[in-house]
Amino acid sequence: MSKIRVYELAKELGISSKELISLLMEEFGVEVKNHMSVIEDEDAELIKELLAGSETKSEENKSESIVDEYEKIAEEEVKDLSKKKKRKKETGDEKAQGDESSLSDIVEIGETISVNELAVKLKQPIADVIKNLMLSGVMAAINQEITFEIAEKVAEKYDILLNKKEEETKLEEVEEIIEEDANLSKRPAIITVMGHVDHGKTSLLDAIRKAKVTASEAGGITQHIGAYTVNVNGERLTFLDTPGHEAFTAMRARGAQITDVVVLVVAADDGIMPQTVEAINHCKAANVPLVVAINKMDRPGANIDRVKQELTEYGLVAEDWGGDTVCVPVSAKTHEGIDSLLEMLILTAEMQELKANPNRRGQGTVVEAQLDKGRGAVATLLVQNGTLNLGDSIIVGSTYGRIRAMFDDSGKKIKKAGPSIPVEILGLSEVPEAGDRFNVVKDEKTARQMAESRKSKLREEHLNSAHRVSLEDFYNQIREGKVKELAIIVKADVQGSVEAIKSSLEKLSTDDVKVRVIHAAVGAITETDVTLAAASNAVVIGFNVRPDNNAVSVAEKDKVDIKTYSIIYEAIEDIKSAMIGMLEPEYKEVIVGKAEVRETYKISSVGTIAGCYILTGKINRNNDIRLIRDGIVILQSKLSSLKRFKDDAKEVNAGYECGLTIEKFNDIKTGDVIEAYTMEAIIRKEL
Ligand SMILES: Nc1nc2c(ncn2[C@@H]2O[C@H](COP(=O)(O)OP(=O)(O)OP(=O)(O)O)[C@@H](O)[C@H]2O)c(=O)[nH]1
Repeated sequence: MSKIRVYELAKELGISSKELISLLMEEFGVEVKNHMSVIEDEDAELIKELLAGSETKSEENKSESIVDEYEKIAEEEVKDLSKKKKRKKETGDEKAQGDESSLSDIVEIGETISVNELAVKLKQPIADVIKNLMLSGVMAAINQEITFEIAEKVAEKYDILLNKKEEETKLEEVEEIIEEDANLSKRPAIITVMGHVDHGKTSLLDAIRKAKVTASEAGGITQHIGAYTVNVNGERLTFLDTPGHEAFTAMRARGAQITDVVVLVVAADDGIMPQTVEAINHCKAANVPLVVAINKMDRPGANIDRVKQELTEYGLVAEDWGGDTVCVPVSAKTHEGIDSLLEMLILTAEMQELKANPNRRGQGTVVEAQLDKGRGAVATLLVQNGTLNLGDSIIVGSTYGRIRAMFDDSGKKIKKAGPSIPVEILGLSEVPEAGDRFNVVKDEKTARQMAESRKSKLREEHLNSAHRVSLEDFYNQIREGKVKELAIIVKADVQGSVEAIKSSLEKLSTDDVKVRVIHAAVGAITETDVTLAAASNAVVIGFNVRPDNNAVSVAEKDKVDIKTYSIIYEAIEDIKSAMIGMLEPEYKEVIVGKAEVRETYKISSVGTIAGCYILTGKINRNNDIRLIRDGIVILQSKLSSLKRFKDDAKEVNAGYECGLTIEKFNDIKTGDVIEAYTMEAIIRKEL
């Protein structure tokens, strides 16, 4: 998990480090000592959301419309001009006075400064500074932080030179990291069981539970939740009860990687089968270590060596054959080898030094959730960090609630749960989705506000759709430094083609870009392939095979690029072209929104500002636009600014007012329609 320092985040948010520290401590119970303390990315994201949420709220409450705002600027400007004229008359030569002071005035500030502080430092009236900011296109409130570069421009107007102060020393960093470690303590490993159908995943999970849980629990397990914890010689292991790599990868595609170790079940009498290979590749793509359980050892046809031999074909060499893959022969039926398997899992987990901080507010992931007639939304949560307490207010994905009741894996009521412990909770307002993250926050009100703002963000994101890698834009992504590797999933009609395509594609790797086939198999392109592609940012290539219906709909939803070919050469050529940026995409135009110009304002330093109302869809600051007057396209261009009230907006939705200006164009008239559009690449190759 990546980290950020308090002062860095504070700067990003435009608040002081002190304010941020109190927010962190009060809202999230995150212990931070000073501005140099490091915080987890996830906490940073939550704080950002919290602040964004309150901003949206306050924006909604503002009564002044965008038009009022622009009117004010225009008025100010007129006043300013007449004042200047008056002053000029009075002083005769203003300019000379300015020159006198210019050389002596050098002021030192940091990377950012609030408008208020800047005014003090520049010894200028605050209103004047704000006005100057506005005239240079920056709408900032008194307490808002502005960057050094913006401050520099304003200072120039007063003939004052700004100097950037050096940032804090680095000495404290090392100490802080050691401090952080002190808060961490060992946590149980979280384990997922995978394997081919009928190789015994469910039986193995049952055998482990019976061997280790039932003994201590009178009456056995009454309550079944999506995960359970077992005790092995004083150490604990948590098993996720949804076997199979599909669920594992579906969670990963949603950004939730909760598994520390995978148990790969292979039936000793059947060997490696297609889904075993899928499971191996899904583990590799997720970079999770695996332990092989060679199951059904009680069966007459059991053959350990054959399984080990077959594993080597997938880069897994058993320890006793000189490799580092742990293989344990077991029988879920007779319980033979179950103890050794658990010991091996403990050892594998130890190698990873899994740690968490139990003394902070709980956070983790939803394992499963459903609506229960009598009890409402019921969710199985896996605590990954901190401690979850009865009565805690939590935000879960875009839903929220207060924990009314909490149960452990055997259905017993509990009051708290620490890291790696699965619990079932009641009290959520809606049913969350498996893979959703949860976080404990200060109170229910905060949780509700955050959930609301997440919901509207989700809606927006859904419209925008996350951008995944596609062959068409792969070259751009390489150029922008976003990717260094092209991950590919290959599906073909016969094994010969699978091998041929895989090796030809991998040979295309260069020093700059690696082509990596993360999964290759015979058969149609399935939903599982698409989910793996989504989770691993890969493209899917089909040769003489097609995606099934589920795969098509999931690919559309998750924006996964599927290409199908009937000539191997064409597939290779396409990838080659993608790598050197030669693949010309075919585009289609998509209208994203329409706005009507209701008022226009001319401001000499800005140009014509159009006060608009969004009729349909939405308008994004970066969209291409065209101006339509009486049904005739007058102009194709881009926006040079888009504002909601006084703030720059990235996007404005239907039903809202906005102010905008068009690049190098001022002849905007009331009644004009502005149409925003994007060019979307369309799937280029079909069979
Ligand atoms: N003899 C023997 N049979 C086993 C063993 N483990 C599982 N089986 C049997 O194998 C069959 C499949 O076992 P499951 O546990 O349902 O397999 P699974 O991998 O969970 O199957 P799916 O959930 O359908 O993917 C069942 O009939 C089990 O009784 C074992 O160790 N020995």
